[in-house]
Amino acid sequence: MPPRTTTDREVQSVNWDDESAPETTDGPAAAADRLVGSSADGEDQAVEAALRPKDLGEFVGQERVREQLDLVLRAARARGATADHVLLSGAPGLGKTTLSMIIAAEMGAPIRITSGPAIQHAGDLAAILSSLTEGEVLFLDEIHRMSRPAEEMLYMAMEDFRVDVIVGKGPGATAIPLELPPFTLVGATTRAGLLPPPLRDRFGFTGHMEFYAPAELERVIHRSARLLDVAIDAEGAAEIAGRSRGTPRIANRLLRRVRDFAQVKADGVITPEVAAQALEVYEVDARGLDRLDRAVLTALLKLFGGGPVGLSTLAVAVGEERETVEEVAEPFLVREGLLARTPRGRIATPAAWTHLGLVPPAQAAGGPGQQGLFGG
Ligand SMILES: Nc1ncnc2c1ncn2[C@@H]1O[C@H](COP(=O)(O)OP(=O)(O)OP(=O)(O)O)[C@@H](O)[C@H]1O
Ligand SMILES: [Mg+2]
Repeated sequence: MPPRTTTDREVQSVNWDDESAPETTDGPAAAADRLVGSSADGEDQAVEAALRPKDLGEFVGQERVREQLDLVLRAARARGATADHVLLSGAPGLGKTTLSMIIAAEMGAPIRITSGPAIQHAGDLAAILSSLTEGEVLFLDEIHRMSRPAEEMLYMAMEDFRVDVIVGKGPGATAIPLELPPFTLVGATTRAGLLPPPLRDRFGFTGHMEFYAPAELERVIHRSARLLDVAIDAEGAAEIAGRSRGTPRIANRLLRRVRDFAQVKADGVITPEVAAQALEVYEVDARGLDRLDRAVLTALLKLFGGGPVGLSTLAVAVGEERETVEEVAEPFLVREGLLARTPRGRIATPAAWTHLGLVPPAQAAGGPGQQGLFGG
């Protein structure tokens, strides 16, 4: 195909980059240094490489995704073909990056790792795509944060294994088509809902990662303890698992902190008593709530009688930013059924009172108004 001249729209689209690059979605600063925060800090990144399962058999839990993915990969291998594009969605720390590396390993293919925010211009993506080798796995983390022009280039690359490289600027700009070798795109996103449908539809397989059951987290903890050469008994692992908020990354992080405590304050062995004492020191309670979570709940219960109270008022009461309360504390409290967001404001559920060892006021215990709120 001869080079063709781009339309105005394409030329413009190159210049959209800066504007359309999505805002950073990193949580508020207070989220960064939390022991129960779900994103990876520097120490996590260093240790995580060592703790990552290397194949599907070692990957704990996520039965459905694992089984489906196993079929996709086996079939591709049997056909001697490159595996279909895979989208992995789920909360931070559930194993998306790990699974992408496993996909490459299972296919015996090299993996190239990049992320949406790193691709500011379509040209950045073109450079990566054009240097892929046949069968290579391209892992695109935070794919929902890619710029629009790069996204549009990706559509064509995924479907036709072809990109148009735009040379020059303005009316003289020319699109030069470039053939790509077949590759497997593995996209990861914590926000599947933010992906435009045309992009979502181009993945042959989508795996939704769920939060892990306590028993699965126990297996993760035992496995990591073995790799870190830490002695831990079954109840000790259960104690940590129960406080890990359904997230392997948090389980691994709590394990390391409990190990420190066990070394300094005990004989190095993690028993449930040691784990409970250690996590009390680090202010992670039996359900995995930390200081901030408990401050929000305590204010809601003690100052506002369980609500409803507006988010801003609640935030002022705990001395935090609105965003911190909304994005850092609330999602887990809602997931745990301790707090509900209603049109009239935040309300505490009966479980919240029980968890903090408080008695709900009589009228809140079964009043018709409250019932109605929980129902919605
Ligand atoms: N199924 C699992 N079995 C064992 N360990 C796991 C599993 N899933 C995740 N982990 C461990 O949890 C840590 C975090 O996993 P990973 O980096 O893959 O999460 P992620 O979903 O990519 O998170 P993010 O959204 O922040 O990028 C890794 O160190 C990994 O060892
Ligand atoms: Mg990741």
